[in-house]
Amino acid sequence: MKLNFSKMHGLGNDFMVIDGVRQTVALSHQQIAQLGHRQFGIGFDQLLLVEASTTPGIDFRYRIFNCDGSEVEQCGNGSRCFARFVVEQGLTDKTEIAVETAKGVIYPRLELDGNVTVNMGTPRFAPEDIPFIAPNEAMIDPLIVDGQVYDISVVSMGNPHAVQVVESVDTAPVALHGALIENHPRFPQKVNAGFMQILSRNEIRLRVFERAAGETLACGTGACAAVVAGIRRGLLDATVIVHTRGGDLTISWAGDTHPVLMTGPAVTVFAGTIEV
Ligand SMILES: N[C@H](CCC[C@H](N)C(=O)O)C(=O)O
Repeated sequence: MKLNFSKMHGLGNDFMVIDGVRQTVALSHQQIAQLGHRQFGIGFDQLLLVEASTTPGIDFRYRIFNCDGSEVEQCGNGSRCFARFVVEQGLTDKTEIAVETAKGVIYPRLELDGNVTVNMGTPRFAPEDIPFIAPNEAMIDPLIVDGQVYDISVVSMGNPHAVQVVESVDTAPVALHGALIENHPRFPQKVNAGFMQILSRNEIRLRVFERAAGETLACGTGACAAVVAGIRRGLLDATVIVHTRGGDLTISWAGDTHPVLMTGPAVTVFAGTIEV
């Protein structure tokens, strides 16, 4: 099967983006993992598959696969690249689109300054929505990791996140504890582990050890989850600049059932064709 694709990134979180509207795409999880391999394949954090939607009022379907081949519910940096891709490829002439994902509809909008703003939907906190094994919903939950107790906040942006506040993201044990949190038995479907350093009520630094992908240079849903967790803890105001290792995102949330808004870049690195 010959596949045309684009290699893209959102702040260094990189993707293989495939048009599944004008191409017939049938990839096994194993084939996706092979494509995702940094040496033996194309190499990416996630593969994004663009599909047509038959749902009235919805423009596209958005399927997301981690580099190990596992399919997941949401990808924030990927949603910005998705929007740029469908416009660049001539799949739509709209600049604001409705995209259905495994967990709800998101609304990316291409801005005149080249950035992309995405309505990422409403965050969820109930243990069953994460999923997280806990007696009840709590803003902060003590998670025992490597014999230490970490105060985490669990947030679903469609995909699961466990966020903690650290003194410094430079010295936080992201690799070691990120992997232990990702695979902690209280997260039946594993989890993305966020390490947030508060600089002010409107500015944080963030590193995320992503489920299945390890630490990435940026994580869009992780940035959303971190800001939501910080606002709920009374540490952040409604609009926050999130400094990731790959660059900056602007995240806004008015609380309660309001959606989380994320603004940032989306870059096409190259287009290619591959025989799978
Ligand atoms: N690793 C994540 C999916 C990608 C999320 C991230 N790349 C983003 O920008 O939100 C998960 O397994 O839930």
